[in-house]
Amino acid sequence: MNFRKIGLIGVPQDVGASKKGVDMGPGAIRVAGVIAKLRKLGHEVKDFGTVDCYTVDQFDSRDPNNLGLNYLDIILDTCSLLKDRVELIINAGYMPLVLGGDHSISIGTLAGLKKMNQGNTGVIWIDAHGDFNTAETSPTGNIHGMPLAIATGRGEKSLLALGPSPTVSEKNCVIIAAREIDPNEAKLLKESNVTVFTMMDVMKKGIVEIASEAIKIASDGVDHVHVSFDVDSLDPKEAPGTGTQVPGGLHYREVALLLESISKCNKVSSFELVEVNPALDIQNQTAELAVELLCHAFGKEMY
Ligand SMILES: NC(=[NH2+])NCCC[C@H](N)C(=O)O
Ligand SMILES: [Mn+2]
Ligand SMILES: [Mn+2]
Repeated sequence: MNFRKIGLIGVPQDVGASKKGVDMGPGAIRVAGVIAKLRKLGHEVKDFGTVDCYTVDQFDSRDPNNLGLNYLDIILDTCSLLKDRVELIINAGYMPLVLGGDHSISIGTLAGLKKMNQGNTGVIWIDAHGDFNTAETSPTGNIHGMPLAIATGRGEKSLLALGPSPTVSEKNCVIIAAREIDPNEAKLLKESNVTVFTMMDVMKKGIVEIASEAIKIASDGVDHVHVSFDVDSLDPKEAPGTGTQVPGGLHYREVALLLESISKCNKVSSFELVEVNPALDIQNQTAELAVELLCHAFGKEMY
């Protein structure tokens, strides 16, 4: 991989998950040495700081005007700040590396990319979940279960308006490692042009084949590919520090291979790492693993 100018930004948002702890994610990832390790690989890394966020116990989640969309107003605020910061990072000539925080921050990241990429963007979404809910289909009302739906132009109008919408090219969206999709979310996904590779697909085809198909789908006919890596895609035995664990996930070596393959795709021009929750972790093991995997995404090889 070519050496990159990486613009790092922390987004300690927890309201999208309606659960405290994930706000400490960016700190834990920094403690795990993300900047030093990426620099050691030869990249220039500039720290663009931290986006101001509110936290769950400052507010009541249930706004009677916005049922089914917990903490909507707060998420709109933060995502709008993040969008501006992502634009600034790109304008300064850096590749955005966004550290969450819960996955709702992706709404802001993708809105920030849209201005530069004109929606000419494919997405590789590595996640146990589809994150394709709307207020109508979500069983929880938690907005971290909705960002990919928003990116493709589905759901709450005010979130779509951060865009403009859609922020990505739907047929270039691929989910990898899915294994817990809500019933009505599944209907929406099946009607869409998004490709879903479940854990069953990973077992049947193997990760080498999945990686190559996913990269082909995400990059075909677009100029940019965004990678959104939710650590709950990993098996909870290896990555216990996350709020919505689902058994039967990816192993370290599978994600390392996947991200190494992705690192060779020169259309990849933004990256997001989300849902590390240090309050649920064991001695920062999930953040450490996430940073190790991030290094594979940025050119680290095993030999
Ligand atoms: N980014 C995440 N961890 N999302 C989990 C979503 C869980 C569930 N599908 C929901 O919508 O509430
Ligand atoms: Mn997610
Ligand atoms: Mn998830």
